[in-house]
Amino acid sequence: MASLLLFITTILISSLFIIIFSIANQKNNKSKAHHLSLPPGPRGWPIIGNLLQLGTKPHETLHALSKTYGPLLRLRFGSVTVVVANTADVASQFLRTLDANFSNRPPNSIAEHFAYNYQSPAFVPYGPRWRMFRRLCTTHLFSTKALDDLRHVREEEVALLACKFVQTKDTNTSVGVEVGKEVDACAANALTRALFKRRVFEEENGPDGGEFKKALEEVLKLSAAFNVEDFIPFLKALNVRGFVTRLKKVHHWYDDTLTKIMEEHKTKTKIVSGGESEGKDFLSMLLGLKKGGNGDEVADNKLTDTDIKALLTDLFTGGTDTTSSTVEWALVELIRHPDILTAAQKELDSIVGRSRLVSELDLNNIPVLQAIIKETFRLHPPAPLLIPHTASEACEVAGYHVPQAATLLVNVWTICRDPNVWSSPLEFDPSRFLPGGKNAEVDLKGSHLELIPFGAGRRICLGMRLGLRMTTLLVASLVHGFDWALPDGLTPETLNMDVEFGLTLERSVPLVARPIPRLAHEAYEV
Ligand code: HEM
Repeated sequence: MASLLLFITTILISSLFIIIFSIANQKNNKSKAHHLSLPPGPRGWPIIGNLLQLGTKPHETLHALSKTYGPLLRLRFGSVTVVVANTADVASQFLRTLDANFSNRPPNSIAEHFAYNYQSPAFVPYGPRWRMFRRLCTTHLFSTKALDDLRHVREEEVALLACKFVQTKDTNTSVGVEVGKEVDACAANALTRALFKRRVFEEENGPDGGEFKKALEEVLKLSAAFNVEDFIPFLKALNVRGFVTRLKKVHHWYDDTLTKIMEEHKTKTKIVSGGESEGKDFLSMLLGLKKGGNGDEVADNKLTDTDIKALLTDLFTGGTDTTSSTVEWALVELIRHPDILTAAQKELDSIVGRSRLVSELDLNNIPVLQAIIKETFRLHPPAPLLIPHTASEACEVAGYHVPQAATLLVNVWTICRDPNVWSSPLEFDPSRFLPGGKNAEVDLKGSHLELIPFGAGRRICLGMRLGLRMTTLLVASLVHGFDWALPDGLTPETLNMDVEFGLTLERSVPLVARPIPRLAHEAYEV
């Protein structure tokens, strides 16, 4: 008994010491941080700060500034201090060492007027509701089992795409297909079938397709740059550009559409106790949870209709363009590097043969294709500055003071081009990731800060596992199923490589290419 008492007392006293020590340490860090200078950066204009200097391609402007100001750069957007992490080391301090302090998002109009006033997973404050969204998705949508259960959906959609490409061969020989647009519809249909069993891009001019596409394009346009209204409050109040009005309009469209889909689901799907339902899709599961009784202490009875719509909106906007733009860039790079395309085709032929399309089950042992995917994410990260984070408290990073409420941008674009990490950084060279290559150990999952297209730390992309599976399946299928020719007059050397900065980094000029089937005829039958 006496030894038990001694044991408990020792534990209590040591815990007390640890708490006192960590509070003292935090205070010490904070007061130390106040005596440090801010990171270096260019002078800004009164009121607007550096906003006008950003131009239409902020990632390139910041890349250029990183060469003058180094690994940690400071800017001012209106009244907001912005710090930019330009190396893997500095990114690691923000997203690993100080991850908890940077797990919130800064105030912004998209979150307020489009994402249900900060209620969607991408913008909800770090805390119990954020954790609830993450847990719901990681368990019911992105777990290995959930992903395996819906493998057939992704494969069917990719097969439909391949079949469509085979048919266009006869009708449009000299021009070709707009690859990104077609892949976007495919990714969106696979996703919305998993979410609520509907193909939203039914047909090009079908009832849903047109509207969904228009709404998505509007969201992408509105997220296209740093919006001055977010940094200069009186501009927001004046609504001069009509920006907030447009955001509200597209929000209402999504809200109405999702309300209709939910109402249809409520009547069509018989919800049975325990959150399981006859129509086994993600929305049915959420509606089941809303009724309670699933044993999930946070979600049961607390999941509102608004939560469900906010979640679906984020999954839809976050999960389509990111995938399609990566697939389009991969294909562009392969057209520009025919030897690498041939190596990937050879690898896939040896595993899949020529009488069927690729299946996700083939994708485990394909080092060349996996290296192509990594190299595409390195050179063309869809979110070159991630989604902005904010400092909950002032802190010290790399010897500089980062004030409370500073916005953090992680400059993935620059980190992925750092010559200290990557040899010939501007070259498309997947072999760096192959066994024996200089970066063979690097993966995409947030543990190697030099390659973080999905982010890292607590706010790492929620849909990463699906994004990786779908991107790999699509690139593998397009490479294995087709040879690719450019329209008359274009050569790989003259392909336009300009980018447009937006919610994702898109090609300024979409890739149009002619798919030439290379498998047995029956492989494309659906
Ligand atoms: C190629 C595919 C994808 C890429 C490159 C990508 C990239 C990213 C990035 C960079 C972030 C921000 C990380 C940060 O703030 O530090 C993010 C967040 C997020 N992504 Fe993705 N994403 C992809 C696919 C998807 C898919 C398929 C979904 C869902 C269907 C999705 C849903 C989300 C959500 C909900 C967040 C917010 C997470 C949070 O704030 O906690 N993404 N993604």
